Amino acid sequence: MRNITHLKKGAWESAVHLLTRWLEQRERVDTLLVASPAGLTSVERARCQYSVYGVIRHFGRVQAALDELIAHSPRFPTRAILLLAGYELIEAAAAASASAQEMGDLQGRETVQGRETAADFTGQVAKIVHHAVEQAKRLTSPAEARLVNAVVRKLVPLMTAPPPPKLAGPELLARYFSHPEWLVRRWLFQFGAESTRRLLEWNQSTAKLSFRWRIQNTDSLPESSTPISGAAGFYEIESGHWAELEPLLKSGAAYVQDPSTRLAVEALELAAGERFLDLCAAPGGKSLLAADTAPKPGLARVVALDLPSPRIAFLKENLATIQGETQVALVQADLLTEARAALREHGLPLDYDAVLLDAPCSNTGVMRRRIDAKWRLQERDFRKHAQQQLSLLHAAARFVAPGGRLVYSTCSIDAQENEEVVRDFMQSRAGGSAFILEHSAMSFPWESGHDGAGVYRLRKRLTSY
Ligand SMILES: C[S@@+](CC[C@H](N)C(=O)[O-])C[C@H]1O[C@@H](n2cnc3c(N)ncnc32)[C@H](O)[C@@H]1O
Repeated sequence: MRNITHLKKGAWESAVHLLTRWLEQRERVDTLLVASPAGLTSVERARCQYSVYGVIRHFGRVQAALDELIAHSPRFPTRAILLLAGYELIEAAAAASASAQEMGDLQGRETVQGRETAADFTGQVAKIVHHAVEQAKRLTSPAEARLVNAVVRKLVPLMTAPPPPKLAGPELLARYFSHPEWLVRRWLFQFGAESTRRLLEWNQSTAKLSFRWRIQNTDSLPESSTPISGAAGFYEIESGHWAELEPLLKSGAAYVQDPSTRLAVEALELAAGERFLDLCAAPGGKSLLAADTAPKPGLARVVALDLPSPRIAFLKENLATIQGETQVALVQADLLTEARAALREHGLPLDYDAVLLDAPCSNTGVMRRRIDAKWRLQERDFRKHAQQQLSLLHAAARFVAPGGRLVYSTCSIDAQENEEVVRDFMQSRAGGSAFILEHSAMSFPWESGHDGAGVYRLRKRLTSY
């Protein structure tokens, strides 16, 4: 059976601290993790972050159980302890089920190994309960520790229950797979029962770290990394191996990136010597991919534009790693209001062979990695995103040279932010008279095994009518 290594005191306590803060302030997880308490070893830090991610990923399910078990919501630190214990129980049950399956014994109890697995699981559960209660005694009041003792025991059957049946309704699916119910309903409507179930399972699985290897020599690839099949140059390593990758990211040899990003860059059909304008470019993942993979001797020019924000610093750092003769420029401007003036001010061209608009979106294609996005998203946001995306697409279209390509992409799998935006653009006077829709591609995680994405290539006519 896979072992659930218990968090050491430092890591567990730090996870409780960060989760308390998340419950209080609902900050974005990436900002929250920057606030990890000092003094942890890199292993403890990784374990703490893994647990915080796990709790937030499974927050809906554990919280719903706690709401049923406790009449009055306890103080945030006590809730954080209960959530952490609930998540550990879910993880223990998943590990036991995986071991049983590995042994080809789905019943799990009918062989010697099966009985060992079951005994191991019971031991794990007892450890989780005991550990949560001991930590509650240290970190909260005696009354709260008694509450933790009573509640965690009642959580055991709820957190270790098997998944809902195949044809379960949205309420049950939303609860078990920890997603907002309105989102599950939306997906059931758009994708049907089977694909929705696979998407929910995908989002609840722990993502490995995917990266792209940017240099020829592969001698210094991390030992634990494996190539991602069907995506040349892309590799993955188990989460928790950040330390191995970090120096390679700093040196520019590797870049954290999912293979789905290839769809947008491939759709650009870049040729050597072309001028490429990357709008909405920060932090620069697609600018780098375009520059690294353009046919030799490379692009003549890469211009990357984004709003002034802290993300610009990452974009600047990334653009500095582009090799070769390509002229690279960074422009800080709002595409909707000042991009033209800003390009002029920098002495840059106003028309390009290829323009990429990688628009801000709901992130519905990347919820496995952006684990808190589902808790921030509201159903009304889709309309707001679509309106902004359409305005950005109109603005981007103005920089395409006659005969050039405009690629619209999102990391959303929602029709309202993909095909409907492109349809509205093509039905507008400016879009339909000047562009032809040449190509589209969707990555649905349950089919592709990668992040979700939508990509559309529009070619500008030589003369508009
Ligand atoms: C999906 S991210 C882009 C990711 C990037 N293409 C990459 O591959 O690393 C969307 C970006 O759009 C930018 N953005 C949003 N509204 C904008 C606007 N009006 N003008 C310029 N950039 C904008 C955001 O700042 C954000 O960096």
